[in-house]
Amino acid sequence: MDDGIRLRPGTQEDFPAICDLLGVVFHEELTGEAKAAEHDVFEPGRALIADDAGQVAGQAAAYSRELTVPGAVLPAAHISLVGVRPTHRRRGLLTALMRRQLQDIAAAGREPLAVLWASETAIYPRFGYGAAASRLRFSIMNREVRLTAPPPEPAGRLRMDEPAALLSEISKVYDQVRTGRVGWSDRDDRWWRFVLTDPKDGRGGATRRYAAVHDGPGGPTGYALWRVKDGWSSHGPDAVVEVTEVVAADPETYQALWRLLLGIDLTRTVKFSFGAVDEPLLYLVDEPRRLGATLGDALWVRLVDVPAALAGRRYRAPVDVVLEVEDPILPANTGRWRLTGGPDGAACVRTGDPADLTATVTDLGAAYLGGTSLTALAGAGRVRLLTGNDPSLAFGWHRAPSAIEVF
Ligand SMILES: CC(=O)SCCNC(=O)CCNC(=O)[C@H](O)C(C)(C)COP(=O)(O)OP(=O)(O)OC[C@H]1O[C@@H](n2cnc3c(N)ncnc32)[C@H](O)[C@@H]1OP(=O)(O)O
Repeated sequence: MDDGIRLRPGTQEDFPAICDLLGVVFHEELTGEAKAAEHDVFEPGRALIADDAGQVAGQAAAYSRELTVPGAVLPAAHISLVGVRPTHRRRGLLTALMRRQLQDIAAAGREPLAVLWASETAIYPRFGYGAAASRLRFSIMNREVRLTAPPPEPAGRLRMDEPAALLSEISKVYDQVRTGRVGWSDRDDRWWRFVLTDPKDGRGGATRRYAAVHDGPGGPTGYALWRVKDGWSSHGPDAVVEVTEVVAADPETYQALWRLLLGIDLTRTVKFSFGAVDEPLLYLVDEPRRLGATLGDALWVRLVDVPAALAGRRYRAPVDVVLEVEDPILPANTGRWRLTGGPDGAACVRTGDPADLTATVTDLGAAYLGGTSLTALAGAGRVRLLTGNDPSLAFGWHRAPSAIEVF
């Protein structure tokens, strides 16, 4: 990195300059309601700034949130708003920011892992982030699919209202569900405002966001958020339903919400960008091909404290394995670790025993949430399985990790 540039923590006063930088690097000006929502969740002391004679030349932010991992909920630094000015690109600013940010997180000792969404898949592996959760984007021909499950008897009740008016029910259901869904983050009041903010110029020509809550006999059991983009063609109505969230505490609720979303009149397409790789919708319709699913990367995981992260999750099967890890940025992670545990808990300690497996911290991050198989990574030559003691089964989980929101 250039000599004249120094890294420093952000302050509240930096926020306008950070927004300006983000507008430049993401080619979209941050204004009005969206800017206010961003300000609400901004943690000045956790923003790291590359300062060039008073100008914000680059920055990387971190949010303090929890993440559900297999069998547990852990504090995780949620990394976002990363950018370097076009005038300063490819001079090592991002490298310096990423290194310092990881060192700071490790030194604080509170968060064993960091997570992010990547704008481009080539950027983050070099900093130890592995692609840990994928997503399915659906573009559904809703008139061409039928739900195979019959409506339940008695049916629950659906209530539609403004998202803000239903927030207490929505947030309650979300909290109940998210601790069992690997890859989901906690949401306090600020984050709910962030998620539900709905500026008119951010709707892409669609309606405001709608919400529906599903009530079972004991209270709310799920909700859906969506908007609709009107459209007409020579064949008649051609509107598109844009679903943002479907959260259900039980299968009946899930089916009822999708029955609602797929059946809205005057629509011919339903889009949903945050489907899990094992989204039950795939098994709920008679013509799954008409769901138009495409695969993409979602959450990237970086193990900041390897033993704490590995001991902090649970394992699908009993495991007793020695992992040899390489971490050029955080050398405290480098070395051999004995991981023992299973469905009820785990321990991870340094060992001198021979390794069963060697992996970079990037590949361990990819496998951490149970969505990327260590055996598959070995197939690509990235992980080396040295003995017959392969922990791939133990690292898996009963549901694929997923990511419900871009933070
Ligand atoms: C979590 C998030 O916020 S994701 C959003 C990330 N931000 C963006 O995509 C906004 C637009 N892009 C940018 O602002 C910048 O190009 C950044 C932040 C991606 C990179 O910043 P730079 O300071 O140019 O990166 P830096 O000089 O440290 O590059 C480090 C290495 O990464 C590589 N690299 C950097 N950006 C990219 C990229 N977009 N694609 C591929 N490789 C990249 C560089 O080539 C370099 O490799 P080398 O060491 O082998 O030469």
